Amino acid sequence: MSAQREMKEKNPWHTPVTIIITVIGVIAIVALVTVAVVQNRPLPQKYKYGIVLDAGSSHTALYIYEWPAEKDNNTGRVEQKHSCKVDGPGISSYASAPLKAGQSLRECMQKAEKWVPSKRHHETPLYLGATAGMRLLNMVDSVASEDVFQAVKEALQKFPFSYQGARILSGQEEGAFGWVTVNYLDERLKQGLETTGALDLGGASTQISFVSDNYDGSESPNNSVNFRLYGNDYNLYTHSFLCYGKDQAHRLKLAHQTQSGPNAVADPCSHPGYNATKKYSVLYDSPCVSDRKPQGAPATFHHTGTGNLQQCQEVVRNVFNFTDCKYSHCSFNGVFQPILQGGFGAFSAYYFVMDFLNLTDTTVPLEAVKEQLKAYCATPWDQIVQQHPKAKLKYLAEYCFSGTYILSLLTEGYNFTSVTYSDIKFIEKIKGSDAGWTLGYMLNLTNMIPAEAPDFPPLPHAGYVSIVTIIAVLIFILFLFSLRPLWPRCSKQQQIV
Ligand SMILES: O=P(O)(O)OP(=O)(O)OP(=O)(O)OC[C@H]1O[C@@H](n2cnc3c(O)ncnc32)[C@H](O)[C@@H]1O
Repeated sequence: MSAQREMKEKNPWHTPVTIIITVIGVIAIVALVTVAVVQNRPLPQKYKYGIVLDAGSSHTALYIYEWPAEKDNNTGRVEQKHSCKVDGPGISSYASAPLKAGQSLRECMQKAEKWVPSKRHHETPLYLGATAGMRLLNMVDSVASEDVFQAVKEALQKFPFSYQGARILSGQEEGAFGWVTVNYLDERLKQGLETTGALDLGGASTQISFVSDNYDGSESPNNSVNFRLYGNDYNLYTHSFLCYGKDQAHRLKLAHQTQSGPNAVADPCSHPGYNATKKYSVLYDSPCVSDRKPQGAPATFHHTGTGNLQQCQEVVRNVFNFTDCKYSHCSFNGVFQPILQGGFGAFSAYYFVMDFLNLTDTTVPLEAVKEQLKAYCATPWDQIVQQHPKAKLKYLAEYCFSGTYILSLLTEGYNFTSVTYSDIKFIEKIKGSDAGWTLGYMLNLTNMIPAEAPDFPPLPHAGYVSIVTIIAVLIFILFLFSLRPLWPRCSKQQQIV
């Protein structure tokens, strides 16, 4: 008993000083970890919003984008949260009743008011960009185009958002921002990866945009757009073909078929059994074809179908001019195009049409794709209508033409071969956001893509807390080791003592 007491007395480990030091050490570690946890606890996420209206030739669509509030200076990901398709035609169709153009936007804008939290309304930028439909209207009647914009501006300014203006995008902007969208969503820009080209088929215009090692902008500088994004320089080739969107190309083709002013057209791009009476005045009511209206044509013509792919391809080929090229390489209509390079994302009508036709798989050989389209075009019209009771008749009547036009535009127009055809991906959305120019446009106007690469992001919260805990524990262990001389020695010798 007395030997035990003696050992206790000789053992400094059990002295009050050691106990106090140990307790203080433990408290210090707990305090350090608590501060790290509390100080870096993720706050409830706050978001910011941006709204872009795509006023296209065929319709207007509203997109709402969202991104984390504290990260709008470059590291946060901007995502599409909502979209709304405006009822009715594109705003250019309201040239004779401009007020209706403004009114048509009201329903989607009211939805936007609900979707964006009200405390964010005033700081949410609202943009409207108009594309080829308004470009064409502006060409034929700039006063009517101004009136439509005035009505649209007045309608949009009634909403509580931060209205940033409505304007016509140039074809070059439309192409370039489509390319930015695709590469931003794929995170190719941030990671400095090889970029993907963008193919956009609208109703009235079509765009091709890509980066090529063979293009530095010196040949045909009008097709060049330079960007510095996340520390990388991009020399983008882009071209927009006005009148080569799906609807206007259909007019170009019909104008070619009716150049002699017949009262009946047997169309190989329409299904056998298809039959409609069409007005010359409506067909030629577009600056893309108005100067070709045949003199002395009757008021109407009968449009019937024969459903022959090969003949359809020949008719479609007539909408392109392949003869003049003053550059090293051309696509069509004497437009310069560098050699194709890399992968391509094809969206808008490229996707709508190829998806309907079940032809989005580009690993299927081009010849097999054509065989499938051939069979589709040859299917009688009544069978087509029966098989697709929910499809819009206007679209249904044109899928054979549209599919043929897409293949012709890609292979004969842009020079994709049966080998490079598989470089194309038909896409609708990337990670939940629609492919199109709107996101790229907003990112650009809000300066959300920095020219230089952002600094390394700080550690995530969990990583930070783990590291602080590990370091604190290590320090404490070291501290205990530093007290080694004071450790109890329970050796035999001691026991003898
Ligand atoms: O860029 P612009 O030329 O101004 O045209 P847009 O903005 O109106 O063009 P969209 O991409 O919205 O649509 C492209 C075309 O696809 C058509 N379209 C939309 N949905 C479709 C579907 O489900 N099937 C077939 N065509 C469709 C639409 O009518 C247009 O002619």
